[in-house]
Amino acid sequence: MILSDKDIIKLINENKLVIEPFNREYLGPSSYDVTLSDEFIIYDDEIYDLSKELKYKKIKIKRSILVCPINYTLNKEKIEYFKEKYNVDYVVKGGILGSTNEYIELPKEITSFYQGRSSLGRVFLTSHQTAGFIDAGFKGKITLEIVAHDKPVILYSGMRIGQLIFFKLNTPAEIGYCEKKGSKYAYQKTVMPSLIHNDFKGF
Ligand SMILES: Nc1ccn([C@H]2C[C@H](O)[C@@H](COP(=O)(O)OP(=O)(O)OP(=O)(O)O)O2)c(=O)n1
Ligand SMILES: [Mg+2]
Repeated sequence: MILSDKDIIKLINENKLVIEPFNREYLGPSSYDVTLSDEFIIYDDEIYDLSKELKYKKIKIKRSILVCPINYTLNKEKIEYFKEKYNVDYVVKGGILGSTNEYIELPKEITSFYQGRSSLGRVFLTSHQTAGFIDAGFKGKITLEIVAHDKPVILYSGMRIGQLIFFKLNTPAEIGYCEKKGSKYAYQKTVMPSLIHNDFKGF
């Protein structure tokens, strides 16, 4: 069962569901819009060797970042040209990780799906790839997997980037995500890289 705006407000008022910061204007009929933070991760590796800890750099923007499609050739001149012409703090290409500003806490009877917004789909910008599902009992911010599929897109920190849809489980989970041993992203307070290498311990 998908939660309506009334259900979401009731759970928040009962301190069962946490969305911080919460802005009433971002509440839809059956969803809540979440905003883009100013921190991003760009991987430094040549390939993704999932059995090893991935190298990455974390960047923080003042206001905006230009995300170019994976097939763009970005050199120093092009980056300076884009920075100058579009007044952006940073220019990247390919996949980058971002985060919501919002910190959420789901009770064990609620799961959520993160979905991009239609207005961003219409400029071919995706903000999650395969991962949209938020486990019951998850507490933390949501890491986003951002790709521009057509033209470069300027993203602004603080903009509404996606939405959370909440579902009520038939029965509450026995063990919530943050209680489950080995949960990698419990209580994440910023953008987090893939920690899949932890799955390979003892492989
Ligand atoms: N775009 C997304 C999707 C999910 N999550 C968070 C909320 C989920 O409850 C948690 C775990 O998601 P998955 O179970 O899909 O990820 P893994 O299975 O890789 O991690 P784990 O081994 O911790 O379960 O990650 C996130 O930050 N950003
Ligand atoms: Mg998992």
